[in-house]
Amino acid sequence: MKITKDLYQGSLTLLTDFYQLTMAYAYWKSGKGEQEAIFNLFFRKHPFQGGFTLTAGLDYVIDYLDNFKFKKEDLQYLGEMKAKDGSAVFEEGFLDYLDNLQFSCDIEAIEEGTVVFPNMPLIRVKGPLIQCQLLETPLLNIINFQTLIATKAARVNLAAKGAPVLEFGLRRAQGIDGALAASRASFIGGCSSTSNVMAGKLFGIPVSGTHAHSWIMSFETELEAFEAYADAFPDQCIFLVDTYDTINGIKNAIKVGLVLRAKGKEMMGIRIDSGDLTYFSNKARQMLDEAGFPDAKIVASNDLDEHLISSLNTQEASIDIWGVGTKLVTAFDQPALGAVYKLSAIKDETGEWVPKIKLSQQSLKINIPGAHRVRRYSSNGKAVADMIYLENQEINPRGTVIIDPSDPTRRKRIMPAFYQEEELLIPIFKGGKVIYKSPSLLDIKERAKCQLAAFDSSHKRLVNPHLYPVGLEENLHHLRMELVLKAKKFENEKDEF
Ligand SMILES: Nc1ncnc2c1ncn2[C@@H]1O[C@H](COP(=O)(O)OP(=O)(O)OP(=O)(O)O)[C@@H](O)[C@H]1O
Ligand SMILES: O=P(O)(O)OC[C@H]1O[C@H](OP(=O)(O)OP(=O)(O)O)[C@H](O)[C@@H]1O
Ligand SMILES: O=C(O)c1cccnc1
Repeated sequence: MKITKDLYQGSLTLLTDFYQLTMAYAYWKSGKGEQEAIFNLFFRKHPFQGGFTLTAGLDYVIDYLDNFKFKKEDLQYLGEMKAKDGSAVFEEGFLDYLDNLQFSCDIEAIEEGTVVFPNMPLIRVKGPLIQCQLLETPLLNIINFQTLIATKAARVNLAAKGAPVLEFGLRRAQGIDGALAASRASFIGGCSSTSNVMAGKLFGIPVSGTHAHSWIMSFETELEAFEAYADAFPDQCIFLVDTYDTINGIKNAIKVGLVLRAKGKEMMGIRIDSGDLTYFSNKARQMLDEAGFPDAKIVASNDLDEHLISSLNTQEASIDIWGVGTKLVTAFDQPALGAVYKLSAIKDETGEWVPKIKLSQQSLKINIPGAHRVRRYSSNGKAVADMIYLENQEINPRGTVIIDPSDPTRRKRIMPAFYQEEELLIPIFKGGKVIYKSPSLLDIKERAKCQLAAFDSSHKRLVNPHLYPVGLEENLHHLRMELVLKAKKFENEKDEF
């Protein structure tokens, strides 16, 4: 099969929307290609009607950018593209330009496994317009998906209240890369293991699993199937008990468990994959306890998500381990995070940075102009508020006001001097060279856990979460308002004309 070879070991530089290349060409032709710009990648609304988002995907971005180079085959393909009149879409000179293009941007980003909020830059790209522009699509592709799944996984794991969640998504994930990236992001979001063996090999995620109904069905009786499985894996038996009759299945598991015990082995537990999971798990717990297996674990699966897990916990189901597939890796109730990538400043001929704004009918969609950064204020390890501010702005330690970018009536006065502060944007590339050492996946997972713990449970609840304060520092707010009014005035004058 060529897919994996071509997709992952070849060049990914053409993994972009065609319009990025046509714009790059037009920038080049108009002589604007090297003009310096700042772009920010951010989202406007938490997924799943939630109160937080957990970042993931930066390591993929680093790998992508570190290998950013148009290969001869890429340029040949572009060179063969024809316009309607039969002429080449891209001039030779432009293809030569791409051939010689060396990635030279400065990249800052919020580390993977960080709790983030709408409007803050997750990635900030500074560099020549052409390069900034070409990065829009791949960066969004990577960050949107992994951040979405890491957030879903965090929600599922919060609902599981510390009980292990096994990720079972591969069979219904969105293709090969979707599955691999989802396993990685699910692990960051708190899952204990994956059933995806390749994700185990590539990322070092622990691999685990039970067995399927087909195993049982291939034998005359369920008991024979359990016995044969116990024979093959005496130390790792989790028996799937619901192929025919769940109560009888539990009895058969106990029978085989007793045989194993006589041989000095312990069955690990059972899995229930259908029916009323509260009823059957409670019944199973009672039967296992009475038979002398209080340590045998009960695994539940069957179209689970954070809401069902939460409901089953409220019903006091006796479930020790959750197997979650489809609804996690496909982000079933919200299949995309809507992060966008917008230009926020450009350098003019005099070398001055000019902040830029894009108007929208919806105030939520008006971007945040200028070269800005994000700072998190915390008190005793608990996050208090996040501030987006202009990078050259002095912040008064005795007091500043942050203003909600989507509702200027929501304001919060903060006294920076009373809090610990953390800059969330970290330098990743300087002049096109990586200057950041990626943490291990385990460290990223640990960071995610600590980050989530730093936020009050009111922001993490599934239903109507409380809004965490994130705002524009007042000077940035004023700059944004000023630019909006100026742009609107300009629009109106044009209309009158
Ligand atoms: N106690 C419960 N409370 C709420 N939802 C439950 C409970 N028990 C099971 N469910 C969920 O109800 C849904 C339907 O499960 P059920 O086993 O009845 O049908 P099914 O999935 O069609 O069964 P099968 O897997 O045998 O085809 C599943 O998503 C399951 O996780
Ligand atoms: O339900 P998910 O969260 O996606 O978890 C993975 C599911 O995959 C397996 O089912 P299978 O493919 O055999 O289908 P079925 O059990 O739904 O018939 C397993 O038994 C789980 O039910
Ligand atoms: O190991 C399991 O039990 C498993 C793996 C994938 C999908 N469903 C279940």
